[in-house]
Amino acid sequence: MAGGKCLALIAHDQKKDDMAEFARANRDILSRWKIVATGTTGGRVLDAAPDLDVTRLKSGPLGGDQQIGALISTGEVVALIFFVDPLTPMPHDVDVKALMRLAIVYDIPMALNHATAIKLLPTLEA
Ligand SMILES: O=C(CO)COP(=O)(O)O
Repeated sequence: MAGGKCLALIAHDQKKDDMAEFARANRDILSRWKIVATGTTGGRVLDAAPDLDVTRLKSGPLGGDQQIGALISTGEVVALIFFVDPLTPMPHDVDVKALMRLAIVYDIPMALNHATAIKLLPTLEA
């Protein structure tokens, strides 16, 4: 879908400002990567850092988490950076859980908050 090795970026609604700031602050490192993102997150990332190579998939509740899970299963995702909102119930909670499960099954690095993401990102080799 995205072709080649890529980084996956996702943020829940309450974390999208954090993700936009993360993308802006780390745009130099992120620019070395192909990025896949769920739909709304990808739009926010591109607004914050327009030069990044971002492929926008479906929005999370409409299947975007599952699309990223599929890319993990085919070996295309090097790492998952997913800013999760732990305080809001979501209709697609099962999709979120399934995505995290696949990241564990395929043993890819997975950062679920900003503090971990900023430590993980510089350690990845593009
Ligand atoms: O819901 C999401 C992840 O579970 C994210 O989807 P959006 O980026 O489209 O908001």
